[in-house]
Amino acid sequence: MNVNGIILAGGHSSRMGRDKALLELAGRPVLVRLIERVGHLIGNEGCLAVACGSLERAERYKRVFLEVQPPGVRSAEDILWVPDRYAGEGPLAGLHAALCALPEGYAFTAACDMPFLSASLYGRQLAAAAGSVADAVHAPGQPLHALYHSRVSIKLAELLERDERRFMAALRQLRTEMVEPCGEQEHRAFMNMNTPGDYERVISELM
Ligand SMILES: Nc1nc2c(ncn2[C@@H]2O[C@H](COP(=O)(O)OP(=O)(O)OP(=O)(O)O)[C@@H](O)[C@H]2O)c(=O)[nH]1
Repeated sequence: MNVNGIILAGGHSSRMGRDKALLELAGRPVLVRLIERVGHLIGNEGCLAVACGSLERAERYKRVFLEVQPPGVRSAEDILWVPDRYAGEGPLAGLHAALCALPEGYAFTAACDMPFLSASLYGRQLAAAAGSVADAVHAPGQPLHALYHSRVSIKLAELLERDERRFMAALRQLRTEMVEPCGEQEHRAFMNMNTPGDYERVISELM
């Protein structure tokens, strides 16, 4: 099955106090690391979108990516740097914008503040999506590191029009398949960085 990729990166990072997408992990901005990893999971057939929030941010992130341009990773021109259509409305608006920009089908959706992806969990999520009619495949209580079908964009627009911004509330309105993470490595995929303390913890995980 052909799968596209989304990285949500348009947040305010107010709890962190600086842009989470540009935090350095192992010498590289976390956004670049995720572009590489999501790109690797979805393979060359999949399209990759970075939901940047605004056009200004889209240009900044593209510049950062061009400065690093890791070898063996798709080029900046092959990535969709997408601004939100519902500006300032949170991650659901980022998902909406990216799903509207990508070709039809499932999109694996990651966040720039969740640096540890799990290939095994992704593989099981993909298996659950194959041949199913699910709009979304996710872990219990976890809306990200999940698959969303492009048809969801219509429902998301309706919700955003009604000022519903809560990810879990949106999931309750969709047909979903649940995949339980198993083992330490799969659970680690949900470790996220909201505060400077979280960032320190992620760095120590990498050592
Ligand atoms: N495209 C887009 N992404 C967003 C938006 N808000 C949050 N995100 C992304 O969604 C993920 C989760 O974000 P949160 O931690 O809920 O919010 P945040 O704004 O990044 O951080 P805080 O300001 O501390 O709440 C991160 O990857 C954010 O970059 C938005 O309005 N648009």
